[in-house]
Amino acid sequence: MLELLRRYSGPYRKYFVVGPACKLIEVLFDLFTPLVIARMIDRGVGARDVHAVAMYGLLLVAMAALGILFTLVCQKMAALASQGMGTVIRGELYEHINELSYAELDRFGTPSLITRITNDVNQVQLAVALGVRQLIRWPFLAIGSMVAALLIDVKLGLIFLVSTPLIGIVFWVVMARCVPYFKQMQQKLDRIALICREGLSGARVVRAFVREEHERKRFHEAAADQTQTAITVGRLSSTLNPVTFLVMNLAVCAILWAGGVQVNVGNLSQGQVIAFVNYMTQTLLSIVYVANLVVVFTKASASASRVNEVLHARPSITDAGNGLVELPCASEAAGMLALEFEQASFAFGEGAAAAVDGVTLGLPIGVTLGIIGGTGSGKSTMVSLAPRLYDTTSGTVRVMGKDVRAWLLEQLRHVVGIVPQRASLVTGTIRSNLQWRDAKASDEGLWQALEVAQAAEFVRKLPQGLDSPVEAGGKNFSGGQRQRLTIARALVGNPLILIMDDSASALDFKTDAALRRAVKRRSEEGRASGGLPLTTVIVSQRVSTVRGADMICVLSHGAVAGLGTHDELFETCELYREICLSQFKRDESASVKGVC
Ligand SMILES: Nc1ncnc2c1ncn2[C@@H]1O[C@H](COP(=O)(O)OP(=O)(O)OP(=O)(O)O)[C@@H](O)[C@H]1O
Repeated sequence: MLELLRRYSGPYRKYFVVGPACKLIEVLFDLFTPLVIARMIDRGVGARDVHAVAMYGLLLVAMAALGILFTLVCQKMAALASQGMGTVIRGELYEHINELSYAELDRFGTPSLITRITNDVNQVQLAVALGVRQLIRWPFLAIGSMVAALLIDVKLGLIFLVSTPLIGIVFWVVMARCVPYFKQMQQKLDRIALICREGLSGARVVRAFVREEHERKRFHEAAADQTQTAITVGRLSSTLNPVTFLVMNLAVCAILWAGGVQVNVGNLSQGQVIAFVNYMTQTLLSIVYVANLVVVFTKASASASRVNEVLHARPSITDAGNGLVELPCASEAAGMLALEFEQASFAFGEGAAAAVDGVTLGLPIGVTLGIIGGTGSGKSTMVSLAPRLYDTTSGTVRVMGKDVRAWLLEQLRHVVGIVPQRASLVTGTIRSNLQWRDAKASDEGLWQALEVAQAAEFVRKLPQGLDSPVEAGGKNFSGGQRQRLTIARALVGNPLILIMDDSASALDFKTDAALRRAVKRRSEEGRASGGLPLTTVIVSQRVSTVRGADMICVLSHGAVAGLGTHDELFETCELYREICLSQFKRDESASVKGVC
């Protein structure tokens, strides 16, 4: 918490000074109030002096009015400081998360990041607001009331000296037991967020598989778990108020009894005893509020450490010290490799099995590579090494002959256009989604990309064309339309390598074939215009999608099980033949080789 304050309170320091200063003035009024009431009783009520009663009454009203005024100023300072700091922290967190590599994002998980950026920052905001408003008030009021009471009568003050530590001990015992639960509550909130996210984003699948009851049960279990922890904390902390008030009321009784004796012998006036009771109540109530502040700050501290954990995470993939890579011109391109894997391996975390295992292959510029393999064979992981979404754990990946670690990330990701397996669009328009890779792309460039991606026809039919709205996640488009828009997006800005990670799975065979033809045409046009031809990597589980590729890589458990053309692999690679036979009828299989 202190670290967040140190880093982000800079522009709001004046509010942290003016706010508590106003509160301090209000506390002074609170401290003088029992004294004024005592005077009113002794000099007004006791002496039957109506004028004195009215005077002291007016003084009390004036003090209350001024107190409210200073409180309002303090409230405003607290709101400005807490909202301002919260906004800055949220902005920093969001920016920082965007800089993190896939490895760190995997480690935290999206639901946890969302909870940290929303709920955890809210807890910090609340603590800042209460800090400005209350942090000075209650301790100052407690000590001030204690001093004022002791000034009235030291002997009665002994009651203070017994009751105050007693309340302190009760709080210490209860809080020590509550604190561990606060962290647990945040973690359980993360789990609820995860279930909500999965259940809501996959609502259609849940319904299609009639999994509503299962999802409901999962949610209720997680919610019940969180509720149980909240109830445990609630039960523990609910003992605080009754115990505190019991101690406080016993102390008041003791003061009234001992004070009554003192009044009878003429050592104290009635007004002084009333003032003493007021100070006693103020002190003990202040301790209750201080304890509540401790609860808020403990929660905020747990949240702040979760926020700091993200802010401290350093992206494992950086391009510090790298310069612009000079791209080859067309005359140098002959025989040059656009993409090269040399004994490239990658594992998700230490001790995990290799998702990519010693892959070695070279892809000349302008060539099309198909990657095929069973589910979980490492296809997506392998291609994500090219734009450096992950770094190899051993071995090297080169793009245009240069180790990907030596590229500027922006340039590398401009050269390598990747269409992820999951077609994801964001709220905006078709145009704003297509311009991700090149914010200045002209309409002509966008339409060209849409033509290649087989999306131009349906976009043209939309009344607003490129300006048609895209709803969250692109949910106003079909799966196939979304896929085609994401392919078009990857083509905008003219990448030299296009990677399509199973991104045509929702397309019918005819559109899929037309897409591959259009991509090939684009590559040839690139060559004909004197530039570099497009190099393409097509990841698919369908033989029909990859069989026309110049080279096919068959992956099994992250390793290359076969590399060659369709015909070569059909002859030599057992796994490839099995995949082919499983996708074509047995009597067709004889012709599979011929057809391709
Ligand atoms: N973020 C991740 N964290 C941990 N393990 C992962 C992660 N992503 C993938 N894996 C694991 O790595 C292996 C390869 O996964 P990958 O997604 O690359 O396979 P794939 O061949 O693309 O599968 P599919 O055809 O189903 O998309 C799998 O065993 C998978 O469980």
